[in-house]
Amino acid sequence: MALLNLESVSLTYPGDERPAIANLSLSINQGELLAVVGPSGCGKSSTIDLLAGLTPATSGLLTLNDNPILAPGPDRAVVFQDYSLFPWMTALDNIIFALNESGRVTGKTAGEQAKKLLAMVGLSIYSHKYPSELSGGMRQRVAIARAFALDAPVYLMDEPFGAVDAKNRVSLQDLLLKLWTGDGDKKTVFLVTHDIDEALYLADRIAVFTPGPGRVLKIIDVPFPRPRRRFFLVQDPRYIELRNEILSLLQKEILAELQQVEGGAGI
Ligand SMILES: Nc1ncnc2c1ncn2[C@@H]1O[C@H](COP(=O)(O)OP(=O)(O)OP(=O)(O)O)[C@@H](O)[C@H]1O
Repeated sequence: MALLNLESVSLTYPGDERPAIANLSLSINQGELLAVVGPSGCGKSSTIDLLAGLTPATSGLLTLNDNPILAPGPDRAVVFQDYSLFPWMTALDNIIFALNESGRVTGKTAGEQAKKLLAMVGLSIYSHKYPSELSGGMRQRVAIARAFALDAPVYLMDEPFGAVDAKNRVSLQDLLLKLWTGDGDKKTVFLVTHDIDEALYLADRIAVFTPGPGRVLKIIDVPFPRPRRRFFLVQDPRYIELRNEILSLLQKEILAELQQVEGGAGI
């Protein structure tokens, strides 16, 4: 069942002639992990802002559970690339703060749950450290633990692992899968990424966006059963085929865009 829905959504920023997003239609099912890939500037982050209710659409309709999205709400948690932790709070206090914000737990229980979440992300012994005393990968772990402390039904993630190195990225991807599945109902995740392998490893479906103005060029069903094993996945002929398909879609679109903008010069 579609939980999030975008229907013919367009967005033109004030003062711009060209829309950032034009006629974007897309549905995201309850419990689905949908990845979005597309050329730089195609409107992926803008789509997150729209879904988060941070930016109003110029036209079209966005709904969550059939209710129009008009403002931010506790039913949607947003995770950005740049950690967004409170620098004046320790790792543990950042998570306790989120738990208190969620209104689900307070006091001693919040402290215990925060410790559990920090343990889940492998940072128990760093609980007393401030963000500036943690590595980039660690900060992003805390940011993800904090986001999942909110226990929102929907997670909007904008390049959440973009700023971490390859090794940390791999373990953060597995962490995301663990938190996504959770104990009860699966979360619904809208994940923007530049990394095709990340999309193929994590997603149920991949939406490939056109260059700006953004809209869906193609939706790709990712057929691999879970749990997925990277080692075997990358050797699967279907994986190689899908990877090539996405790459060639992106390349074709970027070349077409360049030809339009540059009049084809140099291509
Ligand atoms: N706050 C803003 N005000 C005005 N224009 C904006 C704003 N945010 C984005 N844009 C414009 O909207 C278009 C889409 O930008 P957006 O950041 O959504 O793309 P993106 O696909 O996320 O790019 P990237 O992959 O490089 O992060 C760009 O032309 C950008 O200049």
